[in-house]
Amino acid sequence: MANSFTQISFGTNKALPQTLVDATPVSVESLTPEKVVDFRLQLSSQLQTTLEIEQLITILYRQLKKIMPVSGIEYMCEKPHAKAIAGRLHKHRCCYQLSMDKMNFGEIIFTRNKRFSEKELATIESMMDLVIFPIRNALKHLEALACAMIDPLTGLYNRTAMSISLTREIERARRHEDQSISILAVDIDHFKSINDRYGHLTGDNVLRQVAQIVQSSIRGCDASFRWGGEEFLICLSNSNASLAHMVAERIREAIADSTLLPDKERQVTASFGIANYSNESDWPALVDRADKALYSAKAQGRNRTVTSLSPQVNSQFA
Ligand SMILES: Nc1nc2c(ncn2[C@@H]2O[C@H](COP(=O)(O)OP(=O)(O)OP(=O)(O)O)[C@@H](O)[C@H]2O)c(=O)[nH]1
Repeated sequence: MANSFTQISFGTNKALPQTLVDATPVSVESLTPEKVVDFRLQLSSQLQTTLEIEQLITILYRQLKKIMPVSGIEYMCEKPHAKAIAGRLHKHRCCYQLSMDKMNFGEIIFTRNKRFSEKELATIESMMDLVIFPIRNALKHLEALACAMIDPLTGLYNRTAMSISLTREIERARRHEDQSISILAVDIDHFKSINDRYGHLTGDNVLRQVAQIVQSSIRGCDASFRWGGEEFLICLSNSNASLAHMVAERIREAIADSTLLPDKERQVTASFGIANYSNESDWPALVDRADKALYSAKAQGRNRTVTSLSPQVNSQFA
């Protein structure tokens, strides 16, 4: 197993906010070998108490401050995305790239307002082997949590994520009158016949492509979910009836204009049902209205958008 802790910069002149001067800890120069062993044991057992990156960095910061002055620790990882800061960032930095078995586990930065001595650097570096395993485990935990929320076929959020997200959105809409939401229920038309004619793999491919169109047609603050087989839900934040209708039509046209099947002459279309928030007490009531509007769009001939104006579906577009 090849651990590597590449120190990638030290004592840079990069200006970082200068604020805090930490309480004076024991000098690392005066640490006896016994105290170092004791410190490592303590750090190691503390780091085993959590799988949360933020808590790990806070523990590391608190423990390290016991043996040397450090004003802050910053940790970041690109994939899976993770970021944590403990304390305050300062001008002088000592950075390590954490990797093991050719896998990258992010970058950790120790900062303070004066340079680290050689002895301090050696001490920090010697701690990295205690830090890398808990960080690796925390990243795996983070990935597992993310997987539990993602539909593996389309990469969209799944129903679990949907329930969490819509509960929050409904709560926000209820509290802030100016932050209404819209739900778009989207269902691919005659999807069974696509499966029957081209096979399930092609059907899966159509689902993926439609999901991509949906995802690329909404803003960063909106969210899309795979609701069931060939049905998707979109939640538009800070939305109203005309915005929701415009977004639905844009996606509907993008799907109809795309070549999604091997038979390039054959069009894939989808139907849309919209429900705008109207004092519903919970998200299933709102989704139910969107679903009824979708049912109406199907009944009216498909490849169209129908908006439910609370409480009944009584308005039709397209
Ligand atoms: N390929 C594939 N097919 C799926 C998946 N999930 C559900 N389906 C299929 O989606 C089809 C849905 O068919 P129906 O509910 O009859 O709906 P439809 O044919 O789209 O008809 P309308 O909705 O009325 O336009 C079924 O044949 C399911 O087997 C999936 O993950 N992959």
